[in-house]
Amino acid sequence: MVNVGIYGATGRVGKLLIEDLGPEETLKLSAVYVRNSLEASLPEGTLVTNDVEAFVAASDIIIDFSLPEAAQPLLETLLKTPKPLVSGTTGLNVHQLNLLKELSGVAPVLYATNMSLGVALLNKLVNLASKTLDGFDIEIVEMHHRHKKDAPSGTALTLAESAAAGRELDLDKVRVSGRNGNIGERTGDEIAVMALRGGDIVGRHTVGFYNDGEFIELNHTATSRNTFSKGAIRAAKWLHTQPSGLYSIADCLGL
Ligand SMILES: NC(=O)C1=CN([C@@H]2O[C@H](COP(=O)(O)OP(=O)(O)OC[C@H]3O[C@@H](n4cnc5c(N)ncnc54)[C@H](OP(=O)(O)O)[C@@H]3O)[C@@H](O)[C@H]2O)C=CC1
Ligand SMILES: O=C(O)C1=N[C@H](C(=O)O)C[C@H](O)C1
Repeated sequence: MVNVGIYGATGRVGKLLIEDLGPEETLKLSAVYVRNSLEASLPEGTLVTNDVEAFVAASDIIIDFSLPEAAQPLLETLLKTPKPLVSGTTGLNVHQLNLLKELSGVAPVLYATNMSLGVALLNKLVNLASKTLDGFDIEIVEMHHRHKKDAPSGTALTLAESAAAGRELDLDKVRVSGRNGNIGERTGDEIAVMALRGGDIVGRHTVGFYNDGEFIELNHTATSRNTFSKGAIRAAKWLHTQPSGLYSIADCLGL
């Protein structure tokens, strides 16, 4: 049995991870990091703690769906006590991403801004479309529930990276994430990433390629948040047998 620790256990995804781990035959929930309180039924013997070191010590592998300010102390602790990590937390800053990379030097780390199979394939399709549809304008729109804190979504930024890579562009130089006022005509290379927020939308991403006379739009819609929790569990089952390194969800799925 592989002991799994859930970080962000009180969150929307964290609670589903607890439920979805239940029927797993090779993984067992061993620890949850909880700042205040958690209303959930847990397997007997599960450690419930707000001590990150004790949480890490009780886990063979950790799944993190929290927030950037929470992920940082977890990463700092893991650098002292390396353990495999599946992280789905988005909005990480450069420093936090560097901590993740540093950890991957001493433990297997899978970082994915979206744990779904559909988005893993969408990234491949976007890269191909970006290469093939030379001269088409690329615009990305993401829609999420009203509670989401980071924008644009991690998935939209990863899709933009896939599109930029298809044209050998540096995303930091070509990304536009808002338009307002007399901004002039659209430039050829820009890749727009726009965020909409409302209601209970689980997650919807559209990557459009627009030209004179035709356009194509590639869309993925997550209709259930369990897509992410189940995807992260699939990733954990795969990751715990891998050597140290930084992996993507595409590596796990063999795409
Ligand atoms: N990669 C993927 O497939 C997906 C990624 N995500 C990402 O996962 C993350 C979580 O999403 P979601 O579950 O909706 O978010 P929630 O806001 O529902 O949950 C956030 C969790 O983080 C905890 N947390 C917040 N601040 C701290 C802190 N300072 N220290 C310790 N714990 C803290 C919260 O605990 P508390 O209750 O104590 O506040 C809670 O458990 C987000 O970054 C989201 O973008 C979401 C869906 C899919
Ligand atoms: O916060 C969410 O809900 C989601 N966040 C991820 C992101 O930022 O891309 C993935 C998913 O779309 C849901």
